[in-house]
Amino acid sequence: MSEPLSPKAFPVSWDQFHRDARALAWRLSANGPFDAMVCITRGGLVPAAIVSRELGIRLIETVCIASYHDYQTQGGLQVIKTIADSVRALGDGRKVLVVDDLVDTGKTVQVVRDMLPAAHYATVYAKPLGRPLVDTFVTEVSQDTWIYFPWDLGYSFQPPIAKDAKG
Ligand SMILES: O=P(O)(O)OC[C@H]1O[C@H](OP(=O)(O)OP(=O)(O)O)[C@H](O)[C@@H]1O
Ligand SMILES: Nc1nc2[nH]cnc2c(=O)[nH]1
Ligand SMILES: [Mg+2]
Repeated sequence: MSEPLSPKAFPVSWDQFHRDARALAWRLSANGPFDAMVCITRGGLVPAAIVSRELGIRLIETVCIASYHDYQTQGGLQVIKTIADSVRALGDGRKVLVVDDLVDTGKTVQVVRDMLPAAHYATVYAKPLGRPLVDTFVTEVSQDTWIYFPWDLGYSFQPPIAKDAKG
């Protein structure tokens, strides 16, 4: 792994992620009901499970997009799988909820918005550049922060904050 490009780290535990995703569901409960959910994989899979359980959404579709190929570096955005016609046929997306873990530059959400312009877009976390592209989110972090999700983390030794202290 190369050196982090974002100076600030925002690590998220499973417990915190569950609470934040549930808070997202509470906010979304005022915007529904939704006929279907579209989950932006892979990061959107975990909040999609939590939000769909809370809101009783059973029709769940994926749109598979990869854009961060190297650690913290956005490359060419690849749409690996688009949205099924059966979900597109639900109209222009007015009663469709699109979920992702976070919005950073907004490029990923913009690609999905071009497919379903009238859907409701929700992420758990948002950075300032991408924030205008989502309708609902829970927590904003600064643009120079990297969010570490629980599925990317493991337990490891933490050196003490003071340089001359021994752990
Ligand atoms: O707003 P943007 O700058 O476009 O970045 C946000 C996207 O980046 C991450 O996905 P990533 O491409 O890393 O793929 P993954 O979900 O499979 O981890 C994250 O899950 C969002 O989908
Ligand atoms: N895990 C993670 N993926 C991202 N993709 C774009 N921004 C981020 C971020 O802050 N954290
Ligand atoms: Mg993603």
